[in-house]
Amino acid sequence: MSAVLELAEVTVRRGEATLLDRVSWVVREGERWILLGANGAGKTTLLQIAAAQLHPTSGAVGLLGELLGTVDVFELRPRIGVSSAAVAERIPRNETVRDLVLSASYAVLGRWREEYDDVDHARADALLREVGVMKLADRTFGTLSEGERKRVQIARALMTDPELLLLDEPAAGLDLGGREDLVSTLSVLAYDPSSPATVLVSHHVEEIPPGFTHVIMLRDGRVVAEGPIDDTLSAETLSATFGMPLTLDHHDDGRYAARRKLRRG
Ligand SMILES: Nc1ncnc2c1ncn2[C@@H]1O[C@H](COP(=O)(O)OP(=O)(O)OP(=O)(O)O)[C@@H](O)[C@H]1O
Repeated sequence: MSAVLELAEVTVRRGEATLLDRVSWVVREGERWILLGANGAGKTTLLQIAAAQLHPTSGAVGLLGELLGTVDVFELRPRIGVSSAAVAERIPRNETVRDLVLSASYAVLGRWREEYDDVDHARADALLREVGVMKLADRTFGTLSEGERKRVQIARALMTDPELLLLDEPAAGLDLGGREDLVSTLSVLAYDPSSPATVLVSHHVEEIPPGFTHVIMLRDGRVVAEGPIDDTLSAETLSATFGMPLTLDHHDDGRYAARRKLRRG
């Protein structure tokens, strides 16, 4: 499988602060990655690099077969689907859900289109169905619950048929039911072979959808561990990532759970 994203010794500095420290990472077609780390570990910074929104201070970034810095990022960005709080803030509250998903393709084409083709409508409806919000198609974005908004954002990010899908904390702010529903939806996407290579940022192993294949774990801008999830995610690597002794359970249904290790005696 060819590489969709390739970082070699990527460092990002802002003044005295080192946000990312010599990060090397390869994401290939068909892979579904979890990017795990505590608050301030550098996850959003790493995702911004993957989205061609940030250039590293040093190191090299290969993205969709191009070398960042030698290519027009405005040509690269439409090939990357992003769902994040920053993107959500720019979504107009008074637009209908169907129009929001449809207009993702319009924004990418960068030209005025008052009419969409039947194929665009069919794709938007298929995506709304896939993420479980077809019944909300005629509602305005502003009237949706937080969980419903997250699903619509994912459908919108997928509308342009991206080669890389980046999801920054999609479960943040959801209640238990909302989180569980979203994890199921992301698991369906993960198992769908037509889904793009995906990177999902999270603080919580409980949010890892079954079907995700790889994990990269960050602490203070450095990679603690990275690789296939079954070989990489362990109580040891998780404890090192979050800086406290943790236990990790891997359940039969593919879900994970972690908690602080209690001292005995
Ligand atoms: N312009 C800047 N100057 C100095 N430090 C910065 C700057 N931007 C971000 N940082 C710091 O870099 C670190 C990494 O930030 P980043 O947003 O990537 O972390 P994160 O893992 O996404 O955190 P969270 O889980 O809280 O969203 C943080 O400590 C942040 O305060």
